[in-house]
Amino acid sequence: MDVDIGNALASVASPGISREALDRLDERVGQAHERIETGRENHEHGYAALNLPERTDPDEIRRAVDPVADAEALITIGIGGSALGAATIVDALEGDTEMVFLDNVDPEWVTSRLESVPLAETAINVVSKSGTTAETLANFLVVRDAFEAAGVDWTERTIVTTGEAGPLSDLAERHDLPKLRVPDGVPGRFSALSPVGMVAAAVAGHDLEALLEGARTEAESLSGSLFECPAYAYGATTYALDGRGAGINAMIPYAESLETYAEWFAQLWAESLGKDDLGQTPVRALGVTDQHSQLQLYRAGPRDKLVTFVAPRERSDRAIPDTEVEELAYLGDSTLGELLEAEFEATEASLAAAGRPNVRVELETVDEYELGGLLYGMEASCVLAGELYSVNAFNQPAVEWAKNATRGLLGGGEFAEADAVAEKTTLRVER
Ligand SMILES: O=P(O)(O)OC[C@H]1O[C@H](O)[C@H](O)[C@@H](O)[C@@H]1O
Repeated sequence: MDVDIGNALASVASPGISREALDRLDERVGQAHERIETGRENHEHGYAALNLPERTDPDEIRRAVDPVADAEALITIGIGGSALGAATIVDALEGDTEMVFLDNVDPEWVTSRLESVPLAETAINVVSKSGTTAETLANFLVVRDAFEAAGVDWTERTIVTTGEAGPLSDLAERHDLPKLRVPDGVPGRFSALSPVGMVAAAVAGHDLEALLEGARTEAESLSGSLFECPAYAYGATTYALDGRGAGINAMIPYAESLETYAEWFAQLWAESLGKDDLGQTPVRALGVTDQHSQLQLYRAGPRDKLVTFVAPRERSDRAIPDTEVEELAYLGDSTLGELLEAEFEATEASLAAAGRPNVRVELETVDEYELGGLLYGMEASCVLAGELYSVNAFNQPAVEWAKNATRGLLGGGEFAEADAVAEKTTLRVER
């Protein structure tokens, strides 16, 4: 990925960062880079994720999915980091396999998703690093039951990706299911370039080597200066802008195929950096669609936002047909791609003209190689930002509270957090 931070400079935007402040920040980037490299060399928790391009074995993944390689559909059961990386990859790339992601336990939705695929031709991909996440395990039990009710042997069609030990690992062994490991030291939201994110891509027949190669190229660009490393330029700029008042980061890909990527980014940014009363709030949007719903706020609302555009330079295109309507004649000389490109450039310029900070992240095109680079680049940006904020980017203690309360409410053990649910303060206003 390439990054253009020009529109985040103080000479363009407010909030913005001056060139002098950027130079000073670059010294801290150099120190953070050394810390990150040490973490990578020692395979420390979290930092180890940046070694995945070298560690992930595409052959192992393909061997595990081989029994279901001909499946018409794949149901991936996982949540958060165990779903969004895989969903980002398969949603971004063209594939023939129908993809269903069960990352919610809304019963009506789960039922309708299950009814949307031919179970006898469908494979199951269960993903949970801990092997204990209630939503994932509950959905798996529901899916298993649906397969049994339809007379389909789910044990012939299920792949499991999980940590070394835990209930899911035990279950895989009991039923002799193909099992892949969530690599050690890799938090879920940093695991897209491991079996966690790549099983679905393998079933869809995507080029796993190219995904890893793109990530490797990005890894090679990590260096001690933000001016030489797109990932660090992005991480340092977002950190600096947050410190100057842009506490919101609106991620706007200009490609429908990257809509899910914005969801993945939101988890990466929110869970990694939202600590100690710090962190930038990620917002998901899509170009051009959300120009017509959110742009007003971004250009004229509070000066608390950084807008991040992600745009491919190349895409397959479609001509806009000529028309007899005179006012629309100008469209007939263009393509949909040119229209989208013009809207992107216009939106970027409109924000800059209003002094609103924005960053452009460019990809050559949306393919495996570029996607691998984007995922890796954003992970590295996030790790760098974690260093600059001095927070642990690799844990999510605040999420555990509600998990414990939920278990307590369902009778899954004694959890003090569950008591707080009954102690809720109410001020009801009724019809
Ligand atoms: O992979 P799992 O252990 O099932 O965890 C799935 C997800 O659930 C959690 O609540 C965490 O907040 C996420 O970081 C994680 O990715």
